Amino acid sequence: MSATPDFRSDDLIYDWNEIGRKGRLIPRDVTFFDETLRDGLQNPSVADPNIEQKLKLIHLMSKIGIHVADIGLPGSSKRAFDDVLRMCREITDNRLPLGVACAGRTVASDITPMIEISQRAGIPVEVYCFIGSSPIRQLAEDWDLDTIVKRSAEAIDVAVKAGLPVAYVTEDTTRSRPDMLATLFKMAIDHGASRLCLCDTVGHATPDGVRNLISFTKAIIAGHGSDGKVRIDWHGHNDRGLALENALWALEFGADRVHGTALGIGERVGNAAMELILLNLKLLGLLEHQDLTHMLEYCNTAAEAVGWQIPINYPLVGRDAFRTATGVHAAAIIKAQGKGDAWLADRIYSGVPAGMFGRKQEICVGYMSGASNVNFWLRQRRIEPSKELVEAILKKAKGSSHILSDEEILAVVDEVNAR
Ligand SMILES: CC(=O)SCCNC(=O)CCNC(=O)[C@H](O)C(C)(C)COP(=O)(O)OP(=O)(O)OC[C@H]1O[C@@H](n2cnc3c(N)ncnc32)[C@H](O)[C@@H]1OP(=O)(O)O
Repeated sequence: MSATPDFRSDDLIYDWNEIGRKGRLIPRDVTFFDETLRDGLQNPSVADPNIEQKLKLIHLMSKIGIHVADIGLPGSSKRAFDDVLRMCREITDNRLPLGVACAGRTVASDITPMIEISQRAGIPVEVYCFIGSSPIRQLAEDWDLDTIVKRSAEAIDVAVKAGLPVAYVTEDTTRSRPDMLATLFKMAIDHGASRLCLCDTVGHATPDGVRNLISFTKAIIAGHGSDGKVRIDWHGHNDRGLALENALWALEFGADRVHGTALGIGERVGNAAMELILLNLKLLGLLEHQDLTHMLEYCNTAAEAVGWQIPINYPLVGRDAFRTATGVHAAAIIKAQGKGDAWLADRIYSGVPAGMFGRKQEICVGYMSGASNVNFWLRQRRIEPSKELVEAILKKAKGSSHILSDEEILAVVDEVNAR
């Protein structure tokens, strides 16, 4: 028998991720902004959730420690108005630790409903007022810069006069010209916006683009004497498959608030997935106050609310995120569990420890399995793993083209017992 190597716990996982990392630049007061109930619902394949489902999501967001939820465009319809008002009341009635934001065009008719809701529910709704800022949007809409500036300034004034915090949202920021953005940002700051929301509306940005845009915006804010007073939001889309990466880099590069949605649902192919933003920050040791054991329920609730299935191979919340049938993997996990070392068992074949997120490692039996899987499966059900039984189940598994169901294994157990 060989001796067990004497590893200190620090030596067990050598972390190449930390070498040359830019540093822990993410500020402590970063906030997470949940767009599930606004941008998430703009996806054409989602069913509009009923109000009970929306309320459940609101509660889950606050349990997780998400800071603010964008809960819709109350100016877009009576139903939208009623739902937003109901959600705001839920938050105030239950004193949920969740801020509220709403989106609207830079027109008074989109902003006054937010003011009314804010007054009726007794909650300061953050006004996210948006306008297309890129040349391509200007061309489509026949808007010149003066028009955009005038509309934006008037809209910000309406919200600021009502005492509401304003985030000025330059749609399509990542394809907008710097001279134009500089004019718009300065105007927004002058009119009292407390946030500039940088939008990768069409999923155009790469991490380099994120860095360039954020450093440009920070310079404008500082040059305008508003350092520390005006904050930066990052809102990204996943058209290039980079939404998650861009969101994480946005935080490293100095965004104060990052937007995401449950399962990344949203316009077209969606937004950055909130659960994956939080998962990654947690694993980088950068989250202190969020409780990610609610993530599975949050994602399941969102999926059910919009009528989607979570892909089985989805990180963290997919059915197979912590499930293996593979003999070599299962044997190692089982050995670690046999040593009574839950920490080890949860990391030996998982880059994401299941226990940290309220999940468990699962071992099943299939054509890629070995005796370890079968032994484990039987012991878990307090069935004596005799040599004959293990061999019979393994034979069945090897001849099968799928993972054996509990019923199939139990049928073999009955058959062997009857011999
Ligand atoms: C940031 C984003 O994701 S943008 C997407 C926002 N979400 C949504 O659009 C979903 C909800 N939207 C709706 O219910 C409807 O589009 C409404 C109620 C907002 C508007 O409906 P309608 O008045 O029928 O306009 P429609 O949807 O056809 O077109 C949008 C109009 O908004 C205008 N618009 C867009 N942004 C702005 C702006 N910032 N300021 C002024 N007008 C704007 C467009 O120019 C267009 O005007 P037009 O009809 O005069 O050409």
